[in-house]
Amino acid sequence: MRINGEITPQEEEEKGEAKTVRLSIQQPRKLVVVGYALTSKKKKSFLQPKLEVLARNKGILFVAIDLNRPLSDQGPFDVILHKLSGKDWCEVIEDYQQKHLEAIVLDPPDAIQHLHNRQSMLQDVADLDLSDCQGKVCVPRQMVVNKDPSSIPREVTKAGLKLPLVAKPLVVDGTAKSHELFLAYDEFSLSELEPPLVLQEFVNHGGVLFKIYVVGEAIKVVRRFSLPNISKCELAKVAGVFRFPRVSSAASSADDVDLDPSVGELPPRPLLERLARELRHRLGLRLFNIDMIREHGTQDVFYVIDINYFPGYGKMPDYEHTFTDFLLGLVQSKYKKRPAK
Ligand SMILES: Nc1ncnc2c1ncn2[C@@H]1O[C@H](COP(=O)(O)OP(=O)(O)OP(=O)(O)O)[C@@H](O)[C@H]1O
Ligand SMILES: O=P(O)(O)O[C@H]1[C@H](OP(=O)(O)O)[C@@H](OP(=O)(O)O)[C@@H](O)[C@@H](O)[C@@H]1OP(=O)(O)O
Ligand SMILES: [Mg+2]
Ligand SMILES: [Mg+2]
Repeated sequence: MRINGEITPQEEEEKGEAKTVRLSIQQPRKLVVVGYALTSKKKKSFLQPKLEVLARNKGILFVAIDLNRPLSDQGPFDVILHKLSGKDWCEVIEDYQQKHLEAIVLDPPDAIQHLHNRQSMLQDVADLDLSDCQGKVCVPRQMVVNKDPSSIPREVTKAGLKLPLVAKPLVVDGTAKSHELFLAYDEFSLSELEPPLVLQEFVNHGGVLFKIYVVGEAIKVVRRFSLPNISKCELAKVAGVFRFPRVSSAASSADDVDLDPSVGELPPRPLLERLARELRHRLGLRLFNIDMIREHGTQDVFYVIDINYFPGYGKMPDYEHTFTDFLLGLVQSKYKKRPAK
């Protein structure tokens, strides 16, 4: 049987052309409409042409949500992707979800909120027991300082925290200030800093960090350079608090570098799978990344030091395929769950 537009090999030869034109007959597909509400920075890094083109070919359409118009007047959306903060926005999203039960909101604002605080973000990791997964996952010991910086030296001693410490703003709200971190070599200098803060024990890890990107059930790991080890000798000689820049940004990729295997070897896959699965369920989130380091001198003791909602996926290898497959999978599983009429 000849399908419209198909050319037989014989005809092709006759025409002297090597190109084959095949038009397959496809069922008309329903478009998956994904509404997005992202900052312009995020839109630029995430919604790259390679993602939009592949998505369009797979029947996914990204539509910008107009924040100046009621959300219910827009759409309908199959999926809503968002990374905007503020109480008003949370209410808009929650209200939309209540009125459109069929829409998939990535992710629920109250679950995202959990990652906006550096203490609550690590709580679920601390509760995990992954001892049967070829490794151990811990969180560094830390304490919160809410006010009165003058009490810090006493509180640090009381809590038994070991120096050096990393001082991080307690709240992560997407501002540059919430990523301003300090390394403290002595507890007295910490009084110079502005609470609310988290003081976290620094863990030597050989200067390499693993960034684990989670997109639903998919996981991708990349290596980034990080802070070098701090020796006891250095600690004894140095005093003060020092601000350090964003050491493990995308520009610090360590993926194509010859690393000492004891430092650069990726964490075991079963451990990552379990960690990601547990956190997906416990956090109630599908889009996040985990910053993990290996304690220096060990093979299988890992620390989670940070979890970020909707991170820079544009830097994840092959993200356009992973993300479009994820979106299609979400919509398909929603239809599967629906009772047949
Ligand atoms: N406890 C720790 N021990 C050793 N190094 C640490 C520790 N905490 C942070 N770091 C280093 O500092 C960097 C920044 O810390 P962290 O990831 O917590 O900050 P952030 O501002 O949330 O970063 P991100 O840009 O990933 O959101 C880490 O990537 C790592 O290199
Ligand atoms: O700016 P990038 O693309 O690098 O993405 C970063 C992202 O910024 P963006 O959401 O404004 O894009 C950050 O979010 P906020 O905490 O500041 O909200 C945080 O998630 C970082 O961890 C991401 O870097 P990554 O961990 O992926 O390297
Ligand atoms: Mg981080
Ligand atoms: Mg972070």
